[in-house]
Amino acid sequence: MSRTRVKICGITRAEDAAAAISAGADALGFVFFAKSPRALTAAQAALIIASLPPFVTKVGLFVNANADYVREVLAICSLDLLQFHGDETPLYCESFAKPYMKALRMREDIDLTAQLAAYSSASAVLLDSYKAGVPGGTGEVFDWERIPSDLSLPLVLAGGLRPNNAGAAIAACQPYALDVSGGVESAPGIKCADAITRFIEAVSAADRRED
Ligand SMILES: O=C(O)c1ccccc1NCC(=O)[C@H](O)[C@H](O)COP(=O)(O)O
Repeated sequence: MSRTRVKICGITRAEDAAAAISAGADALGFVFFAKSPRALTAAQAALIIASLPPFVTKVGLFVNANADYVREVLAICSLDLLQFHGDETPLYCESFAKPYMKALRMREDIDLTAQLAAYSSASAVLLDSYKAGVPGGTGEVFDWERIPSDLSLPLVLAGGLRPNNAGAAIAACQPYALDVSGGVESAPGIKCADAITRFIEAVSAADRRED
């Protein structure tokens, strides 16, 4: 089995980015959504990104953003992947000529087959918990048994992941990657280096068990 990748989302400080990378994170997420406690400006993100070593995937997260704003961020920040966490259409997601990942919130009535067909141009699908009025970063787990085993896109699993449930998530879903935010924080937007290390150790231990 291949290694489960880890994305640490909601990076707001260079020291948190450095801690995530030295613990072995594959990707860092930057939230360009003003209402989030993890939001940062393009200039702030650009400064953090400039401090990063190579071979780390930089992900820009947007929620129903104006397309001009996304282009403005792209002009300032060297992002590798866009993450659309709202109700963006496939046409909108494709319009930036950048690899993207579509986040889908697991509402009771979601038709995953239809959604995956609609976003077939995405590099991956991120499945997150649904909580009315909260677009993401809920800190809540959804029922992983609802995820079909034959998804047509690589699965990035999110929602309430923590060091003590990362292994169970891998055993249940065999995702391509885990995406964590609140579960490795000491306060919203402030990452905890020790929790990041424990999270990534739990992922590595689960991968060894799956081999
Ligand atoms: O993190 C946020 O504040 C946020 C706000 C609006 C949309 C998405 C947001 N985060 C998305 C993520 O990628 C999180 O990693 C994902 O939702 C899981 O969050 P958590 O349950 O806190 O691990």
